[in-house]
Amino acid sequence: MWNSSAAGSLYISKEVKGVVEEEYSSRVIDGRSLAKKVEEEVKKGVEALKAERGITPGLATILVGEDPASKMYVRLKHKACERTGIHAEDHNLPASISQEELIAHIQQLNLRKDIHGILLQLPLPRHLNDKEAMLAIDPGKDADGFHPYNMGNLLIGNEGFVPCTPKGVIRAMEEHGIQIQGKHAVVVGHSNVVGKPMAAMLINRNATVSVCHVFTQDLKQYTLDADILVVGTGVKHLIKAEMVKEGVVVFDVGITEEDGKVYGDVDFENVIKKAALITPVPGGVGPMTISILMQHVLMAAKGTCKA
Ligand SMILES: Nc1nc(=O)c2c([nH]1)NC[C@@H]1CN(c3ccc(C(=O)N[C@@H](CCC(=O)O)C(=O)O)cc3)C=[N+]21
Repeated sequence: MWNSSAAGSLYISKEVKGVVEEEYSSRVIDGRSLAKKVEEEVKKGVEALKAERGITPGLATILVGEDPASKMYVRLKHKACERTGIHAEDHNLPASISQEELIAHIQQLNLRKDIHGILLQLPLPRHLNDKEAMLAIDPGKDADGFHPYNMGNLLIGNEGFVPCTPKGVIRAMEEHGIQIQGKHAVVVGHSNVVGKPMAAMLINRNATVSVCHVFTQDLKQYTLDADILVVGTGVKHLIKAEMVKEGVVVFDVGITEEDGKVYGDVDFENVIKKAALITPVPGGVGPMTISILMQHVLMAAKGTCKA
């Protein structure tokens, strides 16, 4: 069982570069292999559900418009469905669609018996109201966990359908035996999809939680004290080595695309020298997010997560 209080001793002096790099590699949380493990579990569950009850879990993704990044993310989700045996439908709606048409489309999917999960890819084109659209999704089919009903449940400690990214972070912590209770967890970013639900999940597990964001006066003051640091801001390399303490556990949720390369919110190469464990970008939290989504579609199909 790994425990962050003992982690300082893991620091290795920078004598022989090759050796150091090899030592550092054990600090990397491999999101791809964790995601594979989750997907294996889902695949087994899907097979059992098919065999025992004749139900094939179904996910409908709704993509409004043609944004290339959104298309890529939707494609990743469809590929994961293929790997796990989940039926996936791609509902690509024109960018010109009206709010009423979008809601009517969602309501059609709510009625379908063969569709258990509905995912409305964000962001939506500017003329559409995402909060109102999300409210139209049947909370029992809310694989993303963004519906206010599910968000409210999360806040009161009933974690059913919860946002996939922070859930993936929690799963990674569990897999690595990271103690949460009593630790100082610092969340940087207060978005509805990452920061706020992440903070709620950490509070539910009895961490002492600080939530920092763009208006925080002295970010470093908080990050330096973090035992667990979760960063989701979309600011490339916001977190530098001098902003963290020895033995910190770091989850980098940021994605910045620049010149065809993907960067996280953490200066990985330098922060790893002080971290006990750290997620890379890519290959960290991203794949975990998608595997949790698959888990949610299975839960929805089983009806184990009644909303
Ligand atoms: N309703 C909704 N639900 C979402 O879950 C949702 C969304 N909207 N809008 C956009 C964000 C973004 N997102 C990602 C998921 C996986 C990776 C992922 O697996 N990335 C790979 C690499 C991909 C690459 O190479 O760029 C990785 O990090 O290793 C990335 C991004 C889900 N999102």
